[in-house]
Amino acid sequence: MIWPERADSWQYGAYAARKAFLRVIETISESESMTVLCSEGQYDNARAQLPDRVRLVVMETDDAWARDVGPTFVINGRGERRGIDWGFNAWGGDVDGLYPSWEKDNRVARKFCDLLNNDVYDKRNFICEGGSIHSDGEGTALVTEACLLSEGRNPDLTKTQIEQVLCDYMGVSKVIWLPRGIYNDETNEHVDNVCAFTAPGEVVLAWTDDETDPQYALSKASLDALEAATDAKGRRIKVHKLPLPKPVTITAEECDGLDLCDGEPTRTPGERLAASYVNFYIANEAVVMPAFGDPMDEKAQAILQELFPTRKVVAIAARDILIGGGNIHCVTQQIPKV
Ligand SMILES: NCCCCCC(N)=O
Repeated sequence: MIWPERADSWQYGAYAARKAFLRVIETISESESMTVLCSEGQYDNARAQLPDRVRLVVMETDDAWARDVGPTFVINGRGERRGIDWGFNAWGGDVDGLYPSWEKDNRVARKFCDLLNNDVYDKRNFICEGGSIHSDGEGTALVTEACLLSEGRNPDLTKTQIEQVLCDYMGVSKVIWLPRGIYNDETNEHVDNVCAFTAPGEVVLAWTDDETDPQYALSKASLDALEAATDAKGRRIKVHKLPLPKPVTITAEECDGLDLCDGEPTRTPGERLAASYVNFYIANEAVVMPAFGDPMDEKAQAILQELFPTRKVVAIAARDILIGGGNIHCVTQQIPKV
């Protein structure tokens, strides 16, 4: 994970965000070894707050989205771990990117692989974030058209060519394309916020029964795509609906705590944030899910606990991560053990 610091992502000096990050780190590091990256200026502060069991390394980044700027780890045919070093352009670059410069972020994957003494698969000529791809570990990838076909990613490639890159680098033979993600998700609707594998052939899909909610049409389109799909093993996809919280909107006070980005406010009061329980991290002995102080929190946790019977599902108050524009899956990155 990456220690949050960016003043136009994390309100009021990132203090509340750090508390949420710390709860995520404490939970995950109970069953996994963890590395946290931070700036030189935050080293003493982060070291003092992090559990001793967590490794802390100074590495300059533009923000704290380890899922998107870190390497996507794969195990190749020889059982060797490799990190895919995708191109990163702040979720859309000069078309609709979310910050004006991303050079530090674009070096994180390679630098982190150096730290692990891991070779990389260099694919920096293809823009892709880890939050925009999911894999079932058995040859099937899951993505959204809204993100991977967006103008700011790889406009010179066709859908077929994009799919081929995913097959070549992720080692998959089937890509399931969902049309859309979560309403107003500023990443161009990353798949990790709307749908995730809970097992090969099974997914959770963010869902609302409220047909007046703009999310309904988006989730229904993805449900239809999933019900028409088969995975790499020829299985039909079992879909578990994971209810969404009531719409989460940012307050004027929270907006006041954010710096401008390139002279512009990053949030406006009343803006709907892309809250979803699907944005969870699967650890060795836990599933770490976001909670929003919503009556639906408990039902979502119960659904995930039933789907992950061998892990403890831990809900962590995540509004302060959501204000940054993502959630727990977005700020984590698994490193398979070899
Ligand atoms: N403000 C930047 C938001 C980035 C969210 C990242 C993600 N994987 O959802």
